[in-house]
Amino acid sequence: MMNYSSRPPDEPGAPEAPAPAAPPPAPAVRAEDLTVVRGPRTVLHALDFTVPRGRITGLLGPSGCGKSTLMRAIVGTQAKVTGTLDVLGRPAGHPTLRTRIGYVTQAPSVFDDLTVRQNLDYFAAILDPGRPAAERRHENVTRAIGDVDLTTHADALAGNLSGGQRSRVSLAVALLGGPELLVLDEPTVGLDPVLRRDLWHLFHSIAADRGATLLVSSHVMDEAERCHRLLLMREGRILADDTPDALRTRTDSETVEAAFLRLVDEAIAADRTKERTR
Ligand SMILES: Nc1ncnc2c1ncn2[C@@H]1O[C@H](COP(=O)(O)OP(=O)(O)OP(=O)(O)O)[C@@H](O)[C@H]1O
Repeated sequence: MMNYSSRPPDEPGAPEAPAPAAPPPAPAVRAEDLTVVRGPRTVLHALDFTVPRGRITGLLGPSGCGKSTLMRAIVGTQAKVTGTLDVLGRPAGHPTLRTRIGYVTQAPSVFDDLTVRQNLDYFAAILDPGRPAAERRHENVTRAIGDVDLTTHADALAGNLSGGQRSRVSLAVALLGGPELLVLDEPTVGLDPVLRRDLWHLFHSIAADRGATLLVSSHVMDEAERCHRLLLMREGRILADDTPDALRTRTDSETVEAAFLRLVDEAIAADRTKERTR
């Protein structure tokens, strides 16, 4: 037997050496020096961060800070991206990632003249085409409709649904292929508090039951408390990358909102000092 260790072989009866710890799983998203230019402006400035697998990471920050741009870069639909951006172990935009990522944009992408089920049937046929897959498609569609709690509306025309119900149809479409990474751009915007709470329960069960990773953007700070981790953004930069608890403790704040405001004040003060010393 080959012995690759520089240690002498274990004596018979010697206590067993502990098994080497398994390496931590690679993050779902890893960005280094990630920069995005849109038109004449740099909208993301040399970002470094990771998104852990199997957790819900909230991407929070004021309107226009670059949340949607960052999400588009991660799902591979954003032009002029430089630096490193690996998603599920591949460079962002790699063709094999298409079926592994579910992406819901701010504008629900549903056909108003089709029913909920017909909308899902349509997208399921693109994802998993062919007659032999018909039964599997039917099961996946029924499950996705149930996941977003629209079973009783399965035969309603999408055009006759409320805004919140339409966003849930989009979410069901994103869930169809059982994605490893779900990227949801402001999924709760405009929803009433009960629906928002129900959706967050759904996000948690998707992460817990399927081990999926969720990246969820919001500009509503109270939603931050529902995330395992947070990326707080301001003006195209990451202000903080931490758990809600650690953020509150570190900034001696009662809420994530107060922590965010404190970090913004610190960033503004640091910018002023930099300008003065130039
Ligand atoms: N097509 C474009 N050309 C040039 N600049 C753009 C373009 N689209 C967006 N921007 C700019 O990029 C910046 C980031 O926009 P982005 O939509 O990513 O922000 P956001 O945080 O998602 O905002 P919101 O919460 O309002 O959706 C903004 O300052 C915006 O003005």
